[in-house]
Amino acid sequence: MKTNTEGRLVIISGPSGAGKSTVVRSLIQECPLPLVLSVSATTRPPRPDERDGREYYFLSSQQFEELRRDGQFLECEEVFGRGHWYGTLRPQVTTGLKQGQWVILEIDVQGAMRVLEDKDLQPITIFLHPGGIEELEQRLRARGTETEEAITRRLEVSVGELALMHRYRHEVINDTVERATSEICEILKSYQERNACSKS
Ligand SMILES: Nc1nc2c(ncn2[C@@H]2O[C@H](COP(=O)(O)OP(=O)(O)O)[C@@H](O)[C@H]2O)c(=O)[nH]1
Ligand SMILES: Nc1ncnc2c1ncn2[C@@H]1O[C@H](COP(=O)(O)OP(=O)(O)O)[C@@H](O)[C@H]1O
Repeated sequence: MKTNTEGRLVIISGPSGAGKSTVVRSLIQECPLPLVLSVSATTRPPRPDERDGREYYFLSSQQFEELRRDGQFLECEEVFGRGHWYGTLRPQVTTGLKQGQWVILEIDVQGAMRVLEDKDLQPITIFLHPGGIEELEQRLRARGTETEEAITRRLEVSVGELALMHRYRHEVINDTVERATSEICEILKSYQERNACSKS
C-alpha cells in the first residue's frame, strides 16, 4: 500500500502531437504537488530547442545499449519502429519516489504496459489526446519538427495507441492546455486525498 510519505508514479501517454510535453510542463508549474519529470534516455537526435538532460538524455546507440545491458532501464522501447530507442532510467524513478516526489513518466503505450506489469509500482495512468485525428495532424504540422514521412508514421502509430486507451485509468482531452492541466491536477490531488485517508 502506498503512503503519502513515499511519492507516486504517474504515467502520461498519448499520441505524438497530443500535447504531452506542453501539458506536463504546465502541470509541473501550476499543480501544487511535488511533481518531477523523469527525464528519459533516447537515441533520437535532439530537436533545435531541446537540451541534453532537460527533455532527454541524448545517447548514441552504443551508450544506450550499454545502459540496457547494465539493467539501468525500468523499461525501454523502439518507438515508431524507426531505429530510435527510448527508455526510462531506473534511478530517475527510484530516487524521486524515495524523496517523496510524484514522478511523471511521459512514455508510449507499450512502455506503460511494461511498467504496469510491476505490481509494486501502482502508477496513476492518464491517457491524453486531442479529441480527433485531424487535430492531431494539425498540431504535429504546426510544431514543425517532423518530416512529412515522420508525421505519417506518427499518425499511423496513433491509431494503435488510441485503441489501448481503455488500459488507462483516466482519459483527458487536451482541448486547451489550461483546462487539461487543471483536470490532471485535480485527478492527482484526488489520489493524494486517498493516500491521506489510507494512513489514518
Ligand atoms: N517507452 C518509452 N517511451 C518514451 C520514453 N520517452 C519518451 N517516450 C515516447 O516516445 C514517443 C516519441 O517521443 P518524441 O520523439 O519526444 O516525440 P513526440 O511525442 O512527438 O514529442 C512519445 O510517445 C513519448 O511519450 C521512454 O522512456 N520510454
Ligand atoms: N491544447 C492545445 N491546443 C493547441 N495546440 C496545442 C495544445 N497543446 C499543445 N499544443 C501544440 O501542439 C504541438 C504538439 O504538442 P507537444 O507538447 O509537442 O506534443 P507531444 O509531446 O504529445 O508530442 C505543439 O506545437 C504544441 O505547442
